[in-house]
Amino acid sequence: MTDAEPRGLTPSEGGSMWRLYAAYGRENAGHAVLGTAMALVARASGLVPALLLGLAIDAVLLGTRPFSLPLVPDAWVPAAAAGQLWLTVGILVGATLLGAVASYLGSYGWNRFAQTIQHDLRTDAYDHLQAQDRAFFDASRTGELLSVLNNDVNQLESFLTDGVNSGLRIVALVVGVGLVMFALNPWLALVSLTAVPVLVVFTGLFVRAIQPKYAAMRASVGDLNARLENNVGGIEVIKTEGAEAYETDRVREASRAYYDTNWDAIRTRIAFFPGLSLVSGLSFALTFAVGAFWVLNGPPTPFSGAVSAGAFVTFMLYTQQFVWPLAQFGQIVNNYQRARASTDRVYAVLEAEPSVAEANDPVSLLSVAGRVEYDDVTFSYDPDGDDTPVLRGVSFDAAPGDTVGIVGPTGSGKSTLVKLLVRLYDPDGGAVRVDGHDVREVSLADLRDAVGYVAQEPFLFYGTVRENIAYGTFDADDDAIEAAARRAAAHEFITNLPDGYDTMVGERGVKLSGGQRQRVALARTFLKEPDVLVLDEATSHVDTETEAIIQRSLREMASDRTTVAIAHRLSTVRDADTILVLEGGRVVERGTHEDLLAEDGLYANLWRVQAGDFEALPESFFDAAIARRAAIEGGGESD
Ligand SMILES: Nc1ncnc2c1ncn2[C@@H]1O[C@H](COP(=O)(O)OP(=O)(O)OP(=O)(O)O)[C@@H](O)[C@H]1O
Repeated sequence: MTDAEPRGLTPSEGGSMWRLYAAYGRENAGHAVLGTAMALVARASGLVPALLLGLAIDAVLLGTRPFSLPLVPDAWVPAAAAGQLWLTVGILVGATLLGAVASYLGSYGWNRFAQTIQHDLRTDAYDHLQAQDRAFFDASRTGELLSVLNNDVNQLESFLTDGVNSGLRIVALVVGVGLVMFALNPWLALVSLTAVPVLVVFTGLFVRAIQPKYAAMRASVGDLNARLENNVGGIEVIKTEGAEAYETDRVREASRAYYDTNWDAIRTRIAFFPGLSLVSGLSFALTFAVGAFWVLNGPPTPFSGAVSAGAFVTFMLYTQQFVWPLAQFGQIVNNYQRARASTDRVYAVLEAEPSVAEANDPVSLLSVAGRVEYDDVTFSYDPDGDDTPVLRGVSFDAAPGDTVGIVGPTGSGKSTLVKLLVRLYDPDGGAVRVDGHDVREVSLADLRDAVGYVAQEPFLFYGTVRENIAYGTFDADDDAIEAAARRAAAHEFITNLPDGYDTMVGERGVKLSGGQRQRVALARTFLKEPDVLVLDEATSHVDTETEAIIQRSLREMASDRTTVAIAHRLSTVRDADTILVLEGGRVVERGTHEDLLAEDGLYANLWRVQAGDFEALPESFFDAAIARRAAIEGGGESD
């Protein structure tokens, strides 16, 4: 990526796979046990044909040794060759049937194990993500977070389904087949096993090479997703700015970065598997050469003893069963490395500690009087940076039922101020209190229940208008929803929608105009009837006439509860008990509308601007406004 991106997720380092199994595997152990047991049964029944074949060749066809089966009393074995053949066929069919059923149950167990863990992990990661503070989301890219919740969790599927299962199968093979081979002929077994140390070293080298490549690949998937998500969200700007070619280039670049990291990993991977097959194949050929020589010419030095043709066939079949699956070990290692890169990213979300969190012993707000105090509040979005804080020593006190108007130039910190009241952020210095309790000590659920917050750009969920109004007050009945909509001057436009209150409003409410969205959000707040009302330019998108209707409802609502209202249109807060004028993060003037006009400072000048009385504005007002703009755009101080 060429452009400066906000910091992404820092993957958790090491050990996350073990933690994943410890945290999620234990609960799902039943399925894993079923999967393992059945996989072992399937594997064991897979060993039967080779053993029987060798025996049948030697005992029935060549007659060089007696027909004797392990675990079966000799008395049960028919004496006649025909009977022995039928027994062989019967056991072969029985073993195949058992193998099929066991294989089904083995897959069932392991797939259930993998799917359940993925589901639990996805849900937990989402739950954890949701608990993060606003600053976490400010610093993260939506597309990257989605990529963790979806792609990274899904990446775990193949290892969770097959990793441990195949690992156990290989251990069972190495031990089981190895033991049988050693029992048949320890020297020839040693020849077959020469491949094992070579495979181990080769795989170790692969792991070291592939791990950072998979981590880079997962990161580039996150980047690509972030870019795509951003572009789909901003499609209107792309079109109106004619930026399609520019964006196609940027997506190409992000896709190319993914291509490159993926290709880098693929090159290592595709070299690894043929390498493994080569080692296994050479070992098979070596065993064949030594074994065939042995059958034909007797034991080569330094070996001793005889090898029959039947024993040689059994041996070669086992060698094949032993050596080829050992090469599959590489696949497990490969899947493990992929899964690990993804798990590290999922754990980065699970490990993130929100700085805005529930207090250890939170205070319950049972009945809220509504006193709101800001006590010498200082706040910075980047407390470790050297930028001037966004809020500096802000203090005010609103008695229960008071209305506080907040006005000031753009960027002066008005929205930030009210976000501290609902704990989207916590102050760096000073305290925000509701009814005398520091909001950091109050139960988050109680605080958010008590405070109704209408944001500057309300967000509507994909769903019906009714669901959007009832969001947060989920059990509201239709009459209450309609009454709230009427108070927000929304009922008429809603009934004119194709399905009235049941009309689906699109993702992010795009089917509604800005003013309609604001009214739905206001209806949500009217329905909630909060103890403290916070309005961040809640009527900025509606026309003056509609605003008058809403303001009447808001005034009625504000009459018996504390209200903090931000307004650019000063007329909406002229009746407030106190108006705070913010400039550069400080309260520079405070008082009633009349007090502030009499003071003839910033507020009085802003009032003149809105009255269109430009002639009466002093030159110093324009100088200060220009300086403020320069400061905001230059990121410096405004005073
Ligand atoms: N999430 C954020 N991360 C970093 N800086 C931010 C963030 N939100 C706001 N700011 C900065 O904080 C300052 C105050 O922003 P804020 O939104 O509080 O101002 P405002 O007075 O409400 O402005 P407006 O009237 O334009 O809505 C601005 O300089 C803005 O760039």
